[in-house]
Amino acid sequence: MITLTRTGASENVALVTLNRPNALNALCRQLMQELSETLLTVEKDDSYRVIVLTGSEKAFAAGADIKEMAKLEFADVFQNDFFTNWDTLSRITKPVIAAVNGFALGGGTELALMCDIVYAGENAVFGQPEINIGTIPGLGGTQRWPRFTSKSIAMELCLTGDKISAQDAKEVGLVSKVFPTQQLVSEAVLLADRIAKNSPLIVKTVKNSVNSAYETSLNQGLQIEKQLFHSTFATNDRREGMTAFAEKRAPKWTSN
Ligand SMILES: C/C=C/C(=O)SCCNC(=O)CCNC(=O)[C@H](O)C(C)(C)COP(=O)(O)OP(=O)(O)OC[C@H]1O[C@@H](n2cnc3c(N)ncnc32)[C@H](O)[C@@H]1OP(=O)(O)O
Repeated sequence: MITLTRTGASENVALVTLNRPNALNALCRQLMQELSETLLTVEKDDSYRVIVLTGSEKAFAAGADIKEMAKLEFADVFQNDFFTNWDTLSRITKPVIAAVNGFALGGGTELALMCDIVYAGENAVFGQPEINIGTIPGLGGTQRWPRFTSKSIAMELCLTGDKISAQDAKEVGLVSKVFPTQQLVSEAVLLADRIAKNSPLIVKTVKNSVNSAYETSLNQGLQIEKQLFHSTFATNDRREGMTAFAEKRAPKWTSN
């Protein structure tokens, strides 16, 4: 249900594709287990620098598998901590770009919210329709929407289940760029290539620092940023980057 393809100009981009076409990539337990394992494989493999997560042109993911969930009782989901490991994506330290075409509903939108950068195809549709089936978002929708956009947007989406277009998602700040559907994945890989050219060590530090903005007060976040900035001065890559600039040559990163 998941395919992993090595791609990019330097073959260091992991293209991870959700591939369950008969159910519009609905997130069943097996798919999420495979996704988690694939992401952890890529995370551990230094030959991959950046991850692009995508689905099909029709669906990024139509949400958690409703037919699978329909049979469950409170005791099943509570005692087995349903959704354990479904948020592996949010713990990956390499940059993750979501390339979203088609339906990204419920858990599909929530997967996109866990990514670092979201690119969307013109046909993308986002939303949190859980309320229509008598439940609420459970993979971060009620928490990440207000942090990444606003309370009003979060409330409106989660209370109505309304769907929004790629362009609307860009206007509210979920999506950074919108592309024609068929160009989307190649544009996401081009972006991944640009990120992959930088020092992996410093890329990881940037991701760490930006993410701390969502976990801390402004003053704590500024303190973390300053400490991380100082820490780059303990790296060869910082020395190499500044030396290469002064010597008018391209830097050679060693990631130490
Ligand atoms: C914590 C997270 C919670 C959640 O994520 S809850 C789930 C939130 N998601 C939703 O509520 C969306 C459910 N799906 C839909 O509303 C519709 O689908 C769409 C609007 C996305 C697409 O409609 P159309 O183009 O008419 O396709 P189709 O015939 O409905 O779907 C094709 C096959 O895919 C299955 N499917 C779609 N979404 C799900 C899903 N979320 N869980 C399980 N199956 C799904 C259908 O049932 C059907 O299958 P078959 O051909 O066997 O009838």
